[in-house]
Amino acid sequence: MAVMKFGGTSVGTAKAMRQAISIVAREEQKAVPLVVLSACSGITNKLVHIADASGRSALDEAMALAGEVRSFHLNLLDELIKGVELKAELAIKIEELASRLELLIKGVDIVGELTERSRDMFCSFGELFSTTVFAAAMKELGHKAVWVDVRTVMITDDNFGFARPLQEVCEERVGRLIKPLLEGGMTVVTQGYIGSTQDGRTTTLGRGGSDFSAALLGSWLNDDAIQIWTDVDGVMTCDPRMVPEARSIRVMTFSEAAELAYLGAKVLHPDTIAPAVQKNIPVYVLNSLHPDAKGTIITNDPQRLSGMSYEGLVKSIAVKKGQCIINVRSNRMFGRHGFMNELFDVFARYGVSVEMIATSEVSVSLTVDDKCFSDELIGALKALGDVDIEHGVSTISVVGDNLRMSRGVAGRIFSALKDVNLRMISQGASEINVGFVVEEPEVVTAVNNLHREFFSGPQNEGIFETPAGSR
Ligand SMILES: Nc1ncnc2c1ncn2[C@@H]1O[C@H](COP(=O)(O)OP(=O)(O)O)[C@@H](O)[C@H]1O
Ligand SMILES: N[C@@H](CC(=O)OP(=O)(O)O)C(=O)O
Repeated sequence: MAVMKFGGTSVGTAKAMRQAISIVAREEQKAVPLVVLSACSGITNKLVHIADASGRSALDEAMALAGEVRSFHLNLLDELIKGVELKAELAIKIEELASRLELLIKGVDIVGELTERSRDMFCSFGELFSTTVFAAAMKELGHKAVWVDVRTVMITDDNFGFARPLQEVCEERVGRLIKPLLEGGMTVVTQGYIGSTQDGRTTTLGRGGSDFSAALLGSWLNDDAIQIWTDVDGVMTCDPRMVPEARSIRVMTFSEAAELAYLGAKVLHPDTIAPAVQKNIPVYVLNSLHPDAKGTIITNDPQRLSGMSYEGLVKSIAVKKGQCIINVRSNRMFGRHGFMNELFDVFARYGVSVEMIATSEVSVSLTVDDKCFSDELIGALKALGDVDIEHGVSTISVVGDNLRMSRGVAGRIFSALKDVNLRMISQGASEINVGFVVEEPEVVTAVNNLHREFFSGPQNEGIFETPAGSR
């Protein structure tokens, strides 16, 4: 059995939904799948705007955006569903969801305050809309499909905006409510990203969380595979929007994939991997536009699958834009213990996570997301030493298992970057990444130079492939 997750881009239009349904139909020939969907692309962003507008009592703006969400889904069903009766029935369901959204807007507007709890409620509508339309389209095409509200099984803590599942409760519910449907031959269509507290409050798992939902559900069902269907040929050697020659990575380890996700490769949610690793379930990242392309297999044992050696091979380059460097310089560091503790305590107090770090005897350089930067944070750091800040930088990470042990990789990296002004260099503790910081205008050059060095030509054919769309 497999869990099939379709991202926003794979269900964003009637054409994309039809394509996704045909991919599900192929899987149904083998075994009944559990289908996990994201909201149609762009809808969650719109819901975030609606939430913000409601919170600042911009009622007209929020209602206008909600109107757009309603018409988008009404148009979608109109294009997708043929039968007049089913169309009318589904239109009523869409109207009901849209009315609930409007009610929420009015409620928040009256209170004049947007809590994290209400924000999650807003954000949950995208997946409710997309799955409602998708399940109906599947039924019309003759599939034995059933819509399930994932909030009956994805039971989470009340950390709204970043909720985490209560494993045992979820596992029991999945066994009781979803397994029998699948065993009875019904394809289950449900929502990624959202969940519910035990007392029925809607939660979300964090932006991009549908991958995580799919991996969790797959692990609770002891599935053979987790399929992440997206709009590119799997995990690639770099974001194809930045490097048009990016190649598809045929196989990679769980740790490489996790590292890439944390370091900025948007194709996977960082937490996706954990539930799959625990149960050793392979994750397939596949292209819904080219379903026959091989995509990427993420597994604990890539060597067995490819028959190729993996030692010290650079697999991919990840980029995180919108970062800033904070340099803290202090003579108090010299020969004194406890300084680092004080420094990290400041970041912990302000809830800011540090991405990269490089130290010397008298100074520490760190990178943080520019959005987390605040004058209060800098004020607290100034109590420890001289502080200077560089905004508008990006981190670039070269990722691959056992990179540290491999001869020549560092030399190749530095020669590829010889014309780029490196603001900071850092080697990840995990031995699988080497990171740099460059000024934003130099990112594209730096990344393309690195890519040319490690991935151009026929290097390691079999592990890297030319994407189906550009053959
Ligand atoms: N290393 C990478 N490999 C593949 N895609 C990447 C990588 N880094 C960034 N991306 C981007 O991630 C996008 C897919 O993620 P996302 O838009 O969240 O898809 P979905 O809607 O399917 O969840 C791709 O279109 C691609 O531009
Ligand atoms: N719709 C949610 C969850 C998600 O995972 O979306 P996608 O699979 O399209 O990245 C979001 O936009 O955050």
